[in-house]
Amino acid sequence: MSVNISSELMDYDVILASASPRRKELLSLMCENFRVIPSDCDEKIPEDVTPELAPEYLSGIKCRCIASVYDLSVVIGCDTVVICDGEVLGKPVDEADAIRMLKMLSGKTHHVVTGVTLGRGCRYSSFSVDTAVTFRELSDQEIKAYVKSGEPMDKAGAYGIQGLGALLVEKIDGDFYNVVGLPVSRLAEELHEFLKKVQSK
Ligand SMILES: Cc1cn([C@H]2C[C@H](O)[C@@H](COP(=O)(O)OP(=O)(O)OP(=O)(O)O)O2)c(=O)[nH]c1=O
Repeated sequence: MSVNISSELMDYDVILASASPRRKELLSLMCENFRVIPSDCDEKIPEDVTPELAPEYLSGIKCRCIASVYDLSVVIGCDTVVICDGEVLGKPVDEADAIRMLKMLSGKTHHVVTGVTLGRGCRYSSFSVDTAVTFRELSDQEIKAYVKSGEPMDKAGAYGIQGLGALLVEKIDGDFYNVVGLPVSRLAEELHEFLKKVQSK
């Protein structure tokens, strides 16, 4: 049962291959002791990878980059993107890019997809979770004020639903924590299954 995942993980050296403070906080809900070792791999998405599969692909790159060095550890790699009108929105490169993204998201439903790859030795398992988020109509003035707050700059799609960005959201369909960067409930289930496979090796 995945609610016992915290005790199951105690037998392993767990590494979160992510620089995201949000993921660190969320992983601590289910894992008491883990190390954070962000990967610095090239995050380019090949042309033949569809927007929906991009986060799973990128999470695999981040996981493999660390798991190939720490081959006895259980490594968790993650990637979150926003998909709107078929376009993948990562983190904005500057304020103008953040304004462009928020104008695009205004008054529409977009998808936030987080891909996760679990790895240990040469064993890997990937999955992704999709949450639909609908923004209300935003005025140019409030977009500018939000960007000036600085909150959008390190976040996919240029907003943080867990912060001031909550005020932009009309409704959400799916896991809230998936939008923040880690689908905790599904992750606990997947970790439980992954550890079973690792043990049976
Ligand atoms: C949409 C959204 C994204 N985000 C964050 C989650 C991720 O940290 C970030 C997406 O960027 P990622 O590239 O997935 O992650 P990262 O660069 O922060 O960390 P790393 O690559 O080392 O794992 O956007 C929020 O915090 N709130 C939100 O509402």
